[in-house]
Amino acid sequence: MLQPLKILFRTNWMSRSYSSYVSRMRYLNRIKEDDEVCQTALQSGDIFLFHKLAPLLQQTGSGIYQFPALQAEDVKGILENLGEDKEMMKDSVLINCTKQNKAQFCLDVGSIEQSAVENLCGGTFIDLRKAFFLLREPEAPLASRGQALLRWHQTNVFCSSTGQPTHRNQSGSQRVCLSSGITYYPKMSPVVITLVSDGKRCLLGRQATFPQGMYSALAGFCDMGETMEETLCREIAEEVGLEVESIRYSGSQHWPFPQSSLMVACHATVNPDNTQIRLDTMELEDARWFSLEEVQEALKIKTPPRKNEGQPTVFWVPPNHAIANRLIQEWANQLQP
Ligand SMILES: NC(=O)c1ccc[n+]([C@@H]2O[C@H](COP(=O)([O-])OP(=O)(O)OC[C@H]3O[C@@H](n4cnc5c(N)ncnc54)[C@H](O)[C@@H]3O)[C@@H](O)[C@H]2O)c1
Ligand SMILES: [Mg+2]
Repeated sequence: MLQPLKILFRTNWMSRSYSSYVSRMRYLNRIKEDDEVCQTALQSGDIFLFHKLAPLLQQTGSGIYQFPALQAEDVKGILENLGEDKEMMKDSVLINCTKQNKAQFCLDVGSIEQSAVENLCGGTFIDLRKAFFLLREPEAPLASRGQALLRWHQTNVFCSSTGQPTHRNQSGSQRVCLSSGITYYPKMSPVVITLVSDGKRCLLGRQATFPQGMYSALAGFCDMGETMEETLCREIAEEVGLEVESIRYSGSQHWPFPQSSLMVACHATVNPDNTQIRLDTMELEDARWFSLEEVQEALKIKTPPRKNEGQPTVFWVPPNHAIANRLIQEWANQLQP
């Protein structure tokens, strides 16, 4: 009797008149939590391929890079064609669900010869640090989320308490250690990124590792037990020796580099009578106040400027894929007359 009830439950909640977004989120959650629902969804899902964490990209005739969704049947065909076990499909990890309620999975085929897969798929596996900036929304964040989940599974194979192997559920939304009973969930590290303004200028900094001439909003990881506000105030005090007076939330972003961070972006102001930067040279190579005009010029630069010998270094800001660019753009927009 249990089975019909379970089937009734599944079809019943999907047929109720929820908004399409609500029904999609509820379906996605069912796939995440119910191995059988996930296995069924995997049969007809979209599969995004990776090779050792590099996403497969295809280039259109006009040179546009795409992150192709392959059909599960086609991926099974590719595996068979290459003499691989179709069971590898079960290593797929759930990423999301399309507006048409189609489940989306990522699968790392790193154990197979890369060029053999590329030839069959008509694409190229490209390191995410490059692929992220070749793709457009919503493919770039989808590729980031896929890579972050695959990386998490590859780096959480053993229980940190017992050293025993952990076991994943079908969707890959968790791993569990059967001897300690600990359940592990994919994690992002919270980071606060802040655009500081004194009302007329904005403060940007650069680390030695940044590309030449690039300045960005100040960022810092949350320490254990801190609120976002405490992290923001601490990081600004640490990095440039200033005290924040007001904070305004702007938005957030998953940032896959170097590990998965959740970027929480805020605007902050400091007292215009106390804007003397006292740089922490351990953290930053430089930090400066920039005028609206300088920022407007920098926002026009869409690709990293070439360094010409004898020419002054050109000031530029992160590309619009990075939430730092959004903060800088918001500041400039609110200031321009
Ligand atoms: N998307 C964007 O627009 C954007 C812009 C700037 C920085 N970022 C990202 O923000 C992150 C933080 O920037 P930052 O380097 O200035 O941080 P930060 O100012 O906190 O300094 C880095 C230090 O934080 C510590 N740390 C490293 N990883 C940590 C973790 N997971 N949890 C806690 N502490 C950790 C280390 O001691 C490291 O030296 C970086 O990953 C950077 O890539 C993103
Ligand atoms: Mg920092």
